[in-house]
Amino acid sequence: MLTTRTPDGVSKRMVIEATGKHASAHGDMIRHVLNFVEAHESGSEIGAVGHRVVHGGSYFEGPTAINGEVLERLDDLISLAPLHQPPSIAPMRLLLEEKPDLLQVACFDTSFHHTIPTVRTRLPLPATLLDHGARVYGFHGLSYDYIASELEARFPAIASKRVLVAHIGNGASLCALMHGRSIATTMGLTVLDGLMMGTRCGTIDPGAILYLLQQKNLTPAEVQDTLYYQSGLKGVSGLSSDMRVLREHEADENVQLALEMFVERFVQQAGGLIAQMGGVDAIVFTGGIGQHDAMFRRAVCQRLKWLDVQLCEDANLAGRPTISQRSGRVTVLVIPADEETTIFRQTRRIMKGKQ
Ligand SMILES: Nc1ncnc2c1ncn2[C@@H]1O[C@H](COP(=O)(O)OP(=O)(O)O)[C@@H](O)[C@H]1O
Ligand SMILES: CC(=O)OP(=O)(O)O
Ligand SMILES: [Mg+2]
Repeated sequence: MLTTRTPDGVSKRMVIEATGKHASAHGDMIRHVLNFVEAHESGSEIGAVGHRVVHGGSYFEGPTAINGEVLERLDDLISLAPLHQPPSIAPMRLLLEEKPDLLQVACFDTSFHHTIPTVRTRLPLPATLLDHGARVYGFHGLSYDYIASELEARFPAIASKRVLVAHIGNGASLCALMHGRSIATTMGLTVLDGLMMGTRCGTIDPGAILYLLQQKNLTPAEVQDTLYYQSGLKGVSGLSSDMRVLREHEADENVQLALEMFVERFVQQAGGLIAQMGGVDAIVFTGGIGQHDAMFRRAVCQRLKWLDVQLCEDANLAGRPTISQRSGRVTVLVIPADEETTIFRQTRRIMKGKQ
């Protein structure tokens, strides 16, 4: 996210998203974008660059201006977010070297969950093994923060109630919101925990990891690759992690099983979070699958009928903002994910603090 300042003082935002495993490509990409902005936005200057950072660990509870020391701390967290951390650190480091005076802000997915009580964040392992801030953190916080702000702006009667938010994209998690604050979530120390995802396993018996190491003789690096890249929808279907592709092959029995497991695990973990809230008043779907895949929403809502979730089929198929019937007790909403708005707001806050 680049925040550019025009000569008349207006802040503009430009969103850059890159995907892929190779951190160096992300560094190159940001260099190209900066050159482009400087060449084409004459008269305006880049005020700040806001970055999504998945893991802030115990070091960072809120948006933080980046310097060399901050980058070293983020390096420390790579093993806890090997899929996400390197591609976000690479452009920061490159920019810090090439434009040391440019304000860069790290905006963390973990920050939003610092309101979760210790009884849910402590890992049930011996205290002697829990140094370096090993605990449950929770992720997708930039998305949940945006959803909480949208609820307040557009659905104020719901914003203060018990809301289950489902961010279902390549990564997928649930967040229990009470009064707009996170009180529980399904991801943990890492983004592997919780729901079954595109290529990640989600919650599994820890004994399965020992099985991979001891019976299948996988190295720790191979286990990591299996859990992050080869499991979930992709692993079970044997075909793809992409929901659109799976929908085209629903006749395949492995695809069918993968899709059923995706719903099954959602229902199981949604039940846990709803119990932790003591009930639920609204459910919000967001993320690539949550906001686009009507079949997924329908399957989940059917399984949650016992809560008096009543889906309006037409509204669901049309992807309207409200997809529940008025007669049901639980309001069901679809709100497109917009992590960039949270990054923009947080970056602007740090920018203003520095002025
Ligand atoms: N129109 C659609 N119908 C069903 N699934 C979709 C649609 N558009 C995107 N998706 C799915 O959304 C997922 C990607 O979600 P997204 O939130 O973009 O991921 P990321 O976690 O990388 O940000 C993929 O599984 C993709 O197939
Ligand atoms: C936190 C996380 O899993 O992010 P993404 O869904 O973008 O992979
Ligand atoms: Mg996303």
